[in-house]
Amino acid sequence: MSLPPSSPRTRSSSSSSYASSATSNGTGVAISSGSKNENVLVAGRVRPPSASELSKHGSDIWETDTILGKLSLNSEYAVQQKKQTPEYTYDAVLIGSDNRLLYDRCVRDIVRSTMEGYNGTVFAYGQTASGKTYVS
Ligand SMILES: Nc1ncnc2c1ncn2[C@@H]1O[C@H](COP(=O)(O)OP(=O)(O)OP(=O)(O)O)[C@@H](O)[C@H]1O
Repeated sequence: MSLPPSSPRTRSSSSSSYASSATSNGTGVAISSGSKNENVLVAGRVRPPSASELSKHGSDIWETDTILGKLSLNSEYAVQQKKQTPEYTYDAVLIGSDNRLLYDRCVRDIVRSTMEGYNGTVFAYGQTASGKTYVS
């Protein structure tokens, strides 16, 4: 078995970094995905709406396409709030509360790479209460 290098290396052909980016309005927290050909990948996770958000808006204000990795504001909400409805595309979009799925898709490869001596960073970015520290 070979030992890891004494100083961290940077992996150029597989995922060694994790970055995230937040959606607005506190309903999203972003998580990175683990494609094999990119160094920096970005993903978003939309947390379930809270009871107070549901009573205020009636439904989730985000529309998600977890297959194509797309996020956009619910059009009714956008009209009501006079907001535009841009569509955001990420390397991955996740919904719900399954942290194991999130870990498997977005974090595990990076953790394993660091154990081989590669540099790796995982971070969650998002406004307060968007779900960065949520544990189930
Ligand atoms: N994926 C999720 N499924 C269910 N509940 C969630 C999820 N994400 C967040 N929540 C709930 O939403 C609330 C806010 O989440 P959390 O504390 O993780 O936010 P945060 O981004 O870490 O906030 P802060 O920046 O203020 O520390 C908590 O009550 C948490 O349980």
